[in-house]
Amino acid sequence: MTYTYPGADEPSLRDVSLAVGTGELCAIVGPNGAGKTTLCNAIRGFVPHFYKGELTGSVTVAGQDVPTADEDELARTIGFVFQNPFTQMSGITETVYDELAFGLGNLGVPAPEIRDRVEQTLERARITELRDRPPFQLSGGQQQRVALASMLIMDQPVLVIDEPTSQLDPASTDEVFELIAAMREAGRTVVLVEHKIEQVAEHATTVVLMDAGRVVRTGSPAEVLTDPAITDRGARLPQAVVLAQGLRERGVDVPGRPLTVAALADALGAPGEVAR
Ligand SMILES: Nc1ncnc2c1ncn2[C@@H]1O[C@H](COP(=O)(O)OP(=O)(O)OP(=O)(O)O)[C@@H](O)[C@H]1O
Repeated sequence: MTYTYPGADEPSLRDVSLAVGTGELCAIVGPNGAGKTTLCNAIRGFVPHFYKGELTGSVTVAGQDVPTADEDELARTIGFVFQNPFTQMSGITETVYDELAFGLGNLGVPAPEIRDRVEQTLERARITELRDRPPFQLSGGQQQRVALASMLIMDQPVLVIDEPTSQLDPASTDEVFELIAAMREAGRTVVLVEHKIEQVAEHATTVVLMDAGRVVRTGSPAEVLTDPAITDRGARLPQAVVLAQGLRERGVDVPGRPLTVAALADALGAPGEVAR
């Protein structure tokens, strides 16, 4: 598909051709302005339902033709977390608890079920301590977690998540990735924009590299993230890949294509304690 925003001179997505299988965790990486958010918008249907503009080609999610699909139907199929969690909040609830209950209430889910699902989700997203706080008085990182939880609770099979960890510290980033990995293991399909390449290397099943509106590489993390040429496209290589490269240049035999420092240590036959 190709897509041009209203009034723009050039398309923001050009001849994008991409298939994401059920149950995959597909990470979209690439430099600023590459079109990652626009691609998320096209999958979720905000392009062209909300942004209008000109779209040619097709976008299909779970059998639905996104550009012509009913918006309520799309919302039931695809969960979405925006890049800025502030825009995700309903703006009318007074506590995190009510914010999580809000979407289910709109769907007419019975009150006892809402209570159960809110409790479970607070726990799974590790935000139980925020339950009585007003959503707009939370820090950016806390809002990001609430936004993620508000999506989780809706139980859609397809999740589109745009930079969920941009405002999080390393420990919270790891927690969010564990949560996303758990969603995928539970059978959901996840499309994720993420700049943090170490986490992408560890958790993604597919990596899509975008540059200037085009998909320039697609493959497994081992195929895409070990190729030094991706740095010419504004992507970074994982630490372990750079280390392995440096070791090979110094004559050390590094077998395989380790993507994490632990995998690199394993590949080098380091004892267990060192690998950890
Ligand atoms: N609403 C809009 N109207 C017109 N042009 C837009 C709009 N939103 C984005 N663009 C343009 O589309 C291109 C792709 O932007 P997009 O936000 O999709 O990139 P991105 O890869 O997500 O960038 P970042 O990593 O900075 O979030 C950019 O040239 C941007 O200026």
